Amino acid sequence: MTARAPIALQGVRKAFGPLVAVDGVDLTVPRGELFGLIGHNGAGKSTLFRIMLGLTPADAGEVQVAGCAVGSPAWQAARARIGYLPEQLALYDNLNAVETLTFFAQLKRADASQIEPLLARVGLSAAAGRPVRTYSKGMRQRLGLAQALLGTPQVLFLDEPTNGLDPQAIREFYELLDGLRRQGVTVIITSHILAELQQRVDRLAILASGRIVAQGSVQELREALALPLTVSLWGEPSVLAAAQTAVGDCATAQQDGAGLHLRCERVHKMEVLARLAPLASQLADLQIHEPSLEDLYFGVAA
Ligand SMILES: Nc1ncnc2c1ncn2[C@@H]1O[C@H](COP(=O)(O)OP(=O)(O)OP(=O)(O)O)[C@@H](O)[C@H]1O
Repeated sequence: MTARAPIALQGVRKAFGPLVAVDGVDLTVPRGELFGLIGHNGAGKSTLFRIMLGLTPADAGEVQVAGCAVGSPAWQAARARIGYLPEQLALYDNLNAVETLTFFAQLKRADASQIEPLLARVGLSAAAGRPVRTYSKGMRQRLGLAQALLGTPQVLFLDEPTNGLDPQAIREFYELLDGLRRQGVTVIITSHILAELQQRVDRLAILASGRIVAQGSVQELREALALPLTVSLWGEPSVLAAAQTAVGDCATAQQDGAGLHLRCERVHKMEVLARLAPLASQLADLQIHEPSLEDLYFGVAA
């Protein structure tokens, strides 16, 4: 276990009666990483979050967050270095953004002078005086993020933070996270929107029935799981026929109205491309479809 990593878990277990919700989890997340945690409903994600936040005690294992063992005498002070955006943050509709953050700053014993810069950072300065009930879903989430950033945390836990946000708001949300990562903040995020995480996380873990069944970058998981990929070609029927003959038994071919789709094992990828190379100038287009995070997820967690 890397003692200095902002998040370091070893052998973490939690049962509720006969149900083992978290079953021997080892996890290390280095400083400045955006780490995704995905898994089916009931996989244990929220329980693991609650354990890392010190809200639910683990039955066994070691849990270190922000340089401190969770639940140790120093833990209370370490909590100030941690930010948390729960899936459903309760906001008081009649308070405006400044009043909301003032309230949370008091709870967190954070400096109130942070409030205005934080509102500017999440793009809410202009709306800061309006009651929260007039806010859109995206504005509420940005206020939630500002709340999580009070106290300048080193580690940020975000539980489905982009749920219900439109594409523009999602993009802005991740731009904000990028800025935080560049400052060394470690972010751990859960989401059921796998396409969104695929493009953004540095690494991720797939949790199934309380166990981590795969862990790494999307590319590492692709290589480890060795799922087939697809090379799609478009061109004249005679050229597509020649392509199918050229790849031979390196790939299985499927033709639709628009093109030819060659499914091949990862180890055959370069061989397939080499065999297609002589036809390159005659093809209208070629695309390589790597397994998506969703494919990887179903490859290990289904
Ligand atoms: N306080 C509790 N008492 C009893 N069982 C619980 C408790 N909290 C969680 N569980 C059970 O532990 C398992 C893991 O739940 P958890 O909420 O951690 O899953 P999750 O991955 O966050 O699911 P979701 O994606 O639906 O939010 C589930 O079977 C759940 O019913």
